Amino acid sequence: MSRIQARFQLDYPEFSLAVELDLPGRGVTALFGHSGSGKTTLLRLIAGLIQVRDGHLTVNGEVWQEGETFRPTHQRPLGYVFQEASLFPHLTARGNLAYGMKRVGNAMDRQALEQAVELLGIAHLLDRRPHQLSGGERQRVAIARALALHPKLLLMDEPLAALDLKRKQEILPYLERLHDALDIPVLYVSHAPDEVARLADTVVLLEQGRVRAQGTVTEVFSRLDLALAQDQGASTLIECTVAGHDDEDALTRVTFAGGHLWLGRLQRPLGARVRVRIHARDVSLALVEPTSSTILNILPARIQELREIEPAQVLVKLALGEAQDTTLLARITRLSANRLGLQVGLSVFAQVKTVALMD
Ligand SMILES: Nc1ncnc2c1ncn2[C@@H]1O[C@H](COP(=O)(O)OP(=O)(O)OP(=O)(O)O)[C@@H](O)[C@H]1O
Repeated sequence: MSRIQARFQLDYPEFSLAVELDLPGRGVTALFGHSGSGKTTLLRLIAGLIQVRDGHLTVNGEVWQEGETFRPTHQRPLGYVFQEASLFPHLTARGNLAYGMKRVGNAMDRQALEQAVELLGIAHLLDRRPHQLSGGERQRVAIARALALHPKLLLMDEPLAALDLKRKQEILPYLERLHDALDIPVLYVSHAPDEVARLADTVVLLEQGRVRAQGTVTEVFSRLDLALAQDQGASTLIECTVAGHDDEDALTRVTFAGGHLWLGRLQRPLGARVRVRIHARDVSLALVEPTSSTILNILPARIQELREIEPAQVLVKLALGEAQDTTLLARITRLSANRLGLQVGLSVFAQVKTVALMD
């Protein structure tokens, strides 16, 4: 079965972790949570760098830990990328890649290496030493080195955390390419909602060593009971398909289950899948359809849930379209919610001020 199933329990003097996970065997799963929530500890348990009794781990049908069985780290086909690229300073990028490979010359590995070099766009950097590379380029070499081992699981522990914003922006497109090109699962540790929104398919939200929520990125981001939705930057992610371009007005129309949205002109072909992000604070509500508004995106919606949050604001979870299986969050003032008499089940019109492309 193509899943990752894990169960671990661990007790440190001042921290305990108890998790049970059942994750897709493909795509990117973000292990997300505050500092100290146990993300790295969980990754190290999965890598076999920490051993606990009675743990359980299967990766796409292979048992890595169960009862007396415990595969040590070097017998687990995994790639591990750390915050700081730990490259050997005296070796070129090529040397570092070769050093990482245990069975150089094996046709499979050579193919994996070539694919990794191509995916990370580092062919022109192979003869440079680490000090001749930027932080982002070093990290790309480190990711390629992990992939060249032809792993069955890729673990990434905050691979962007040590980079400044500019370098982060530079490396994100490569991580997105990985997301599309790899058919192995990736576990990606992060405490940055933006990164998770952009890269993850599945999210495991950790709090104090426990799984607080687990689900698709769209589900977890739109749960009103979680801090993510209550944050100032709260947003909804919607998977869309490019449906048309209007070159005269420099706009692109994308469709989703139950509706469509207009965005600034995208350089994407018709039929391309795109993920868009709508900030809850950019959505306002009206009881009747606004006919004279400058806002392009006005969506009929039904109120599913309301939650009051500080300071005197209300989070509104909306269901869009006939089937109501697309969710949208709005963050409005309590005063407006009261004035409009908002309640669960009410039909409204959501005006969306800005729609941003996530990839
Ligand atoms: N070997 C250890 N012995 C005792 N406590 C530990 C050990 N390793 C980690 N801890 C504690 O476990 C908790 C979780 O640490 P962990 O590194 O997994 O968190 P994290 O979510 O990855 O945090 P960050 O985002 O800051 O990296 C922390 O409180 C940490 O102090």
